[in-house]
Amino acid sequence: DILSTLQNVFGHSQFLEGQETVLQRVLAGESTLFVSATGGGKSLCFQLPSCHLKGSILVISPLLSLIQDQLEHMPGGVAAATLNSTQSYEEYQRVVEGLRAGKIDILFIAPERLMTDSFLSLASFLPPFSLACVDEAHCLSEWAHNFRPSYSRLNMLIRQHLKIPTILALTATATKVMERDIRDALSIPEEGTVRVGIVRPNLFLSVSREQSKRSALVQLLREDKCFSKGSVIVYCQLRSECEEVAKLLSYHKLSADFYHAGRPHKDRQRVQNKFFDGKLRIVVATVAFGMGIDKRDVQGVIHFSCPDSIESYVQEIGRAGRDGREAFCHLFYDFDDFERKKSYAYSDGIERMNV
Ligand SMILES: Nc1ncnc2c1ncn2[C@@H]1O[C@H](COP(=O)(O)OP(=O)(O)OP(=O)(O)O)[C@@H](O)[C@H]1O
Repeated sequence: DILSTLQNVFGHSQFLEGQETVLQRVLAGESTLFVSATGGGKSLCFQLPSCHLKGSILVISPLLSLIQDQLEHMPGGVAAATLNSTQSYEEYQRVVEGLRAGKIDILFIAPERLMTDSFLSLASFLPPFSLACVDEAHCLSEWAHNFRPSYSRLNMLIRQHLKIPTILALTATATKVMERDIRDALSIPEEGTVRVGIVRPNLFLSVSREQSKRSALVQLLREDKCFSKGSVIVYCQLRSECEEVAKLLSYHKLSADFYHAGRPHKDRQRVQNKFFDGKLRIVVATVAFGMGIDKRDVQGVIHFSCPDSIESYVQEIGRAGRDGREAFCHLFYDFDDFERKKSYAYSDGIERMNV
């Protein structure tokens, strides 16, 4: 049964909230949406079925870095692989052979790759997949109409072309509207949603309204007992703001650097590595620093600017306290910033920022 698989293969004594319900549904062939906090143990919900289902599991994941992270953290006993455009021909062939021989339990793939003719024709020569899992499923709702239209075809391809009967969608971030979008996009029935607390109980949240956010931030990072030690991410809206704030913090002798998508890759990598190794205490970043970054001992997340939406806020504070220890999240409330975001939110008809 699944409890003994959990204990013997994965080495955990009991299920985390929601996992057992999700697993029972998935193993019974019922499509499911699982909404749970970052670090809530969602990956287990596609890993464990690989020990019970006949046929490989297909996991669709939006970022190569996330896929890499998943592969690195795969428990022993579960054979996982990926197909992507950076692979050598030999590597690709090895994975294809593994799939043909039924030796790969989980195949990770980016949605764009799944939609290529080459993958779809390859799939018709492979043994059938038993389950499709759409990881970070909020992207379906957020990106479907923007720059990744490929998401809207996913359902049809999974069900009709690949003939996979069961879909598991995973996300840490979903409002009711987003939940419905995801369910509609993947034909998951309403009763197929399993939702557990999306903000982990070890996170302590605070908000303040300041005369000067800059000096308040410096003070928080230098003197406050929650933020003056340990790794901290400071989220800013603009790239220029990240640079300016990092400079300010360095001026005040704080160990800080900035990260945003406009910085050269090697500099971003350097900042990320130093932060991971504990050689850099504070990263001042745009939301580009987030998905796929799994540093377990981040002790604080500070929103210097207003997040884009409630979902983004929940996602971003989820970077803190992944090791289960107490962690702190502070938001600097700025009336104008909030009003602006609110008007965007309502103008595109999406349920956001009800503040
Ligand atoms: N039943 C369990 N008991 C104890 N630990 C567990 C259990 N299930 C999963 N974990 C652990 O919890 C940690 C977080 O799990 P996981 O990475 O799957 O979270 P997640 O929900 O996928 O997070 P994210 O939203 O960031 O992708 C991992 O170290 C995993 O080994």
